[in-house]
Amino acid sequence: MHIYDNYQSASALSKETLTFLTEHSIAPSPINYSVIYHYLGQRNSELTAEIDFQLTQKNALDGVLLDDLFVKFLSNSDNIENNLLQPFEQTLSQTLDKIDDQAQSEEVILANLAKADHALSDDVLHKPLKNIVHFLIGTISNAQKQHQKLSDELAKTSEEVTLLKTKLKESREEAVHDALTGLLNRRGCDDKLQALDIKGRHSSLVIDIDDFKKINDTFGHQVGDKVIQRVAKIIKSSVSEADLATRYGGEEFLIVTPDQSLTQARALAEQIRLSVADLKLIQRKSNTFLPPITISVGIAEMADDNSWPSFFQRADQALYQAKSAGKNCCINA
Ligand SMILES: Nc1nc2c(ncn2[C@@H]2O[C@H](COP(=O)(O)OP(=O)(O)OP(=O)(O)O)[C@@H](O)[C@H]2O)c(=O)[nH]1
Repeated sequence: MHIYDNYQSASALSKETLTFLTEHSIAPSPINYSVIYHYLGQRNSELTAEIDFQLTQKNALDGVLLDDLFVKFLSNSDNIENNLLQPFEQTLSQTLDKIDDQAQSEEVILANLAKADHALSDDVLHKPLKNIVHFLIGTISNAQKQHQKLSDELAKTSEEVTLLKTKLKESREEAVHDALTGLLNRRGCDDKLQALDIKGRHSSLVIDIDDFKKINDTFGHQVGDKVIQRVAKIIKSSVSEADLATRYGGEEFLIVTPDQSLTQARALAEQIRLSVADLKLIQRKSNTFLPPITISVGIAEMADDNSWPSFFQRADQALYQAKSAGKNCCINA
């Protein structure tokens, strides 16, 4: 969705939005601003209809209603940063710059008026002029205070926008990462796959922890979770930045190694397998060692006619063979 067409129209719409908010005594928070920005720009007919209805029925808008409308129509996180926060931040910074310019010219005027006041004697003839100068000094000083107040409020709003951007970034990260291990989740993996050229020479590894049910049954689910975390840690430290390391299911992981041959992927699989087999884990509660943890790995290299699912399916079939071959081993598709 296009929120603005060019700098001038966006700028005009921003000014209109701030004026509207002031006229309706609504705080210029990012959420209120963005709802009204959409309303005045007529970007969403349902949103426009709801606000028009409120205005004609009650002749009033409040923050709670605007919050609701924001959630209902605008809180699509993909749009928020690019289409709302950035233009809002730009407008804020331009407004702050203008207030700064204004403050500087007020300083100059005040200095000139002070000079004029000084130059005028206490002579009765100068009194009317002196009164005018004093009146102007008072008026401009008041305006200066008001501008300072507005500038402080806008600076606070600007901090709020920065906080909102951080939270958005965090929630985007959360949405594509697995909470237990910090690896990519399926959605994160799918997102990253879209950026890869499917025609490239990629390899994939499907990794599954062996006899994991037994670990859960013997030591409990929490210990099972710890084992998943330790295996994930080994995976994370073994892959490169370019690799897509994903927790694909409960105790199953998928690694996609872009631009890597089957031989290279096999070497990575063996390295991970040996590191996992070397793990020495103790259950603190009972002070007993867990039996050795092992993994099985299926590896495939992208074939010409493969789609992503068929590519992973081939690695998955190789994993199945590794399980049938006695586990704790790697098998190529
Ligand atoms: N602790 C823990 N267990 C999980 C999680 N997700 C799945 N599981 C358990 O993982 C176990 C997987 O068991 P199976 O699919 O039978 O596999 P397995 O015991 O590893 O057997 P093989 O694959 O043949 O080696 C099940 O008992 C699930 O309940 C999780 O997030 N945490």
